[in-house]
Parts: sequence; C-alpha cells; structure tokens
Amino acid sequence: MLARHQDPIAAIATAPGRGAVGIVRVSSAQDLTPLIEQICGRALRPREAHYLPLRAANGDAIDHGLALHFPAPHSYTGEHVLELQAHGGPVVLQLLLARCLEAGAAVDALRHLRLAEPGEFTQRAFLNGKLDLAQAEAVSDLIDASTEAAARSASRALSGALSTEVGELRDGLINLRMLVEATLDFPEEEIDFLQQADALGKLRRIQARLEHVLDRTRQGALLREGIKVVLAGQPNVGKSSLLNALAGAELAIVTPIPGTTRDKVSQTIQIEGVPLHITDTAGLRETSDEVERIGVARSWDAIAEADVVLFLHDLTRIGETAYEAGDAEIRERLARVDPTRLLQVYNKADTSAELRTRQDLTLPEGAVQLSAKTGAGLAELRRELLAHAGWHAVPEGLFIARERHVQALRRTAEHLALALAQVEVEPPALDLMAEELRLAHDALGEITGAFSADDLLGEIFSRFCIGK
Ligand SMILES: Nc1nc2c(c(=O)[nH]1)N(C=O)[C@@H](CNc1ccc(C(=O)N[C@@H](CCC(=O)O)C(=O)O)cc1)CN2
Ligand SMILES: Nc1nc2c(ncn2[C@@H]2O[C@H](COP(=O)(O)OP(=O)(O)OP(=O)(O)O)[C@@H](O)[C@H]2O)c(=O)[nH]1
Ligand SMILES: [Mg+2]
Repeated sequence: MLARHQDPIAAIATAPGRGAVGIVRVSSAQDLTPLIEQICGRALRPREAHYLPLRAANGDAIDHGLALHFPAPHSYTGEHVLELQAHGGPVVLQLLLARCLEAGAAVDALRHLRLAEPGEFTQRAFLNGKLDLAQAEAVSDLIDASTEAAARSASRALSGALSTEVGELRDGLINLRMLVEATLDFPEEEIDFLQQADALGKLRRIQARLEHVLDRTRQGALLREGIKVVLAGQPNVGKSSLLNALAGAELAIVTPIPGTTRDKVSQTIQIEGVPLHITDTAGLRETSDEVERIGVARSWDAIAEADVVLFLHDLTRIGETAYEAGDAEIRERLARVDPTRLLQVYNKADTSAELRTRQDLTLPEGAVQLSAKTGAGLAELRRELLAHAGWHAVPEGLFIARERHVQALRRTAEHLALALAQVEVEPPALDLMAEELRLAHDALGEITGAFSADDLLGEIFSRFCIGK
C-alpha cells in the first residue's frame, strides 16, 4: 500500500463554471503512458500539444481537445503529468475527470489514482524541489491577489525574491556557524581565532541584512493581509459618510438622525495597492434602544480587533457640553487602545470656516481635518492611514509575504541577538553562541520549508484551491 502522498492524483485545474477552455490534469510518480494510450489512443511526444479526440471507454469522443504529456521530472509537479485541455464546460470537464479516474483504475500501477486535495499539485512541486515553501505560498497569493500591486509582488515572490533574500542570509549564517563550531574544537585558541576571522563583524553584518529583509517582508505581508480600519465615534459625526467617501460608493445609510447605523458595514478598498478593510460602526453612546445597544457592543468589538481606529469628531459641535461629555467618555475607553493605532479625525470641515479661526480650536497633534461631504482632506487621511499601517514605499521591487514569514524572521533576529550576547560576556560562552546560531538557522529555514513541521505544510496547502 502506497502512502497517500504517493498516490496518483487528478483534478479539474480550471475555475468551476463555464469557460472557453478547461483543463483536467493528472500527476503521478508512475508512468502515465498506459493511461494516455487509453484516453488519447496513442502515445504523446513529451511536452508537445496534440489535438485529438479524448475518448470514453467505449471509444466515443467526450471532446476534441489538446493533450500534453510532461514526463517526470520536467513538469509543474516534478512527477509525470498529463494535461487535457478541453472545452470549458463543467459537464465536459467532469466527464473527462471521471474518465481519467476510470482509466487509471484499469492500469495496475495507477490503480490508486484519486481526486487531488486542495493544493496537492503544488505540494508535490514543493516536495519534489520544484518550488520552495515561500514560492509555493506565492502561487496561492498570486491567485488570490486582489490588487495589481499584490499580483505583481506575488509574481516576484514566485520567482524567488523572498527565497533569494533568505538564501543569502542562510549562506552567511552557515559560514558563521562553521567558523564558531570549528573554534569549539580548539578551545584554547578560540578567541584569537574568532577575532582573526572577524566573527563578530560577520554576525553584525548578518543582523543588519536581516533587519533590511525584515522590513521588506513586513511591507510584503501588509500587501497581502492589508489592515483593518475601524471608523468609530459618537452618532452623527459622519462615520458612514466617511466610509462612503473612501469607498466611492453609497454603501452605508447616511441620515441626519443620530443612531442611523446599527450594524457593522465593511468594505475593502485599496490605497497604493495596500488593501484596507474598513468597517463603519454604530455611533458610540449610552442608549435604551435594545437594537442600538447591541450595535454599540459590536462597535467596541470591532475597535478591539482593529489595526487602526479612526476616532471621528464633529467640528460643528465642538464646545457643546453633551457632545464633549460623549467624546470624553469614548476617549477614556479608547485609552486602552495603543495610541499608535489611533487616528483622530475632525469631520465636517466644510461647515466650520469660522470655527477653525477660533482660538480655542487647536487640534491634537497628528489629527486630520476633513470633509466627508466635499472630499477635502481625504488625500491627507489616506496618507496618514498608510503611515499608521507602517507602509512606506521601498525602492526595490516588492515581494508578497505572509505574517508567518515576518514571525520567522523576528525569531531569527532574536536568536542572533542572543548569540551576540553570549560573546559579549566574560568569559565568552561559545557553545551557547553556537546553539543560538543553530536556532537562528532553523527559524530561517521555516520560511523556505527547509525546516517545517508536517502540520504547517498541511495548513498551508489546504488553503489552496482544488486543482492547484
Ligand atoms: N497549461 C498550464 N498552464 C499553466 C500551468 C500548468 O500547469 N499548465 N501552471 C501551473 O499550474 C503555471 C505554469 N507553471 C509551470 C511550471 C513548470 C512547468 C514545467 O513544465 N517545468 C519543467 C520544464 C521547465 C522548462 O521547460 O524550462 C521543469 O521544471 O522541469 C510547467 C508549468 C501557469 N500556467
Ligand atoms: N456638512 C457636512 N455634513 C456632513 C459631513 N459628513 C457627514 N455629514 C452629515 O452628518 C449627518 C450624519 O452623517 P452619518 O454619516 O450618517 O453619521 P454617522 O456617524 O454614521 O452616524 P450614526 O450612524 O448615527 O452613528 C448626515 O446628515 C450627513 O450628511 C461633512 O463632512 N460635512
Ligand atoms: Mg452611520
């Protein structure tokens, strides 16, 4: 009995539904020629498209299409691959898929042929060394990309941009580890030896390089995950109006009646290609209205989960006692929110020309003044939002990345710092340094999959679509 990951697999590789062309593919560690003979009626020259009838068991043509045979290892998965490119109707493709399974069942070596699980083709490409883990993740990120910038960056990661950076760090680390470990074998000369080889200089250079990679990876992760922005404030300050203005569409209901928004309304927009998941919430106030109270509780939940909270104020009501009391109450509760996540926004600037000239109206540092109605100040808000998200353009091309990569790089940096600490004490503890360098090396290896637990791989590939 073969292990599951050695079974031949088949799937429809194209999106469900109707399309001009659809693809069924089979990947197998065993030769696919006998299966190809059955369906195509002949052998196929490697990596050449053949136009021919794709036949059912009784010899009837299911469709006329293109068939491609990629003998191992020169294929996407690194295994033997057969691709049937047919007309893209869901029934045709299902028939072809069923036909592949049936034909496989009739060949002894292929009798375990089964439907592929999500991501299983790419997982095999990874297991066969066609892609490393960061590249495999980029395949899925490219498919899921929701902005042009995300797609371009995913494509760069797929070409190995992140992997190359990680590889250079790894090479430096390996070099340093060899040096330190060799020194461990000659304890009496250790310090001279390390000094001569400039071990500390090497370590510091790796650290500096790592910081640079970490920064770029953080930008890449931002591009993939986006940030959660919540619009919060008292009723009627213009939260829903601001959501609509940012989204460029009438998504949320706007009325002069305080308490209009009851439930959260969310929309993803993009600024410079960075996805922003914006949530409009119910105005925060004490209320006896049951529905509104639930809405307000949801607002607070959303605030707790946000990366950035826009605390909206109404410029026309500044100075009113009840209004100020309401704002003070919210401010008190928001004190628990990390101040770097908070952005003060003063709305309705279009009506407050005389207010702005008033002496007592000095806005807090970093606050944005705008008008959701006219759009004035929105450009500045967008800039501030990106800055709060930690976004800054990087000169080199971006590559997409994941929070997982950022965490692995952070752990690498921690171990490097600990490694350095071991030689900055008297007497230096070279064995402990060597151990920290090993841990740094392992953490780095998690990114490309050199060191990865099976459950991590399962988690990553299960999120792919079927047929990928
Ligand atoms: N029809 C089709 N289009 C597709 C794919 C596919 O599998 N089939 N891909 C995937 O889903 C992507 C392309 N990825 C691929 C990656 C490697 C190989 C391949 O045959 N590699 C061989 C030969 C390389 C070469 O000729 O230089 C190899 O790695 O040895 C094919 C597709 C996107 N477009
Ligand atoms: N003049 C002016 N009026 C605005 C502006 N933004 C919003 N308003 C008005 O303020 C009122 C309330 O706007 P909403 O966007 O519904 O306010 P909200 O904060 O979502 O209110 P709730 O959903 O009740 O919490 C409406 O009459 C809007 O037209 C602005 O920039 N200038
Ligand atoms: Mg509202």
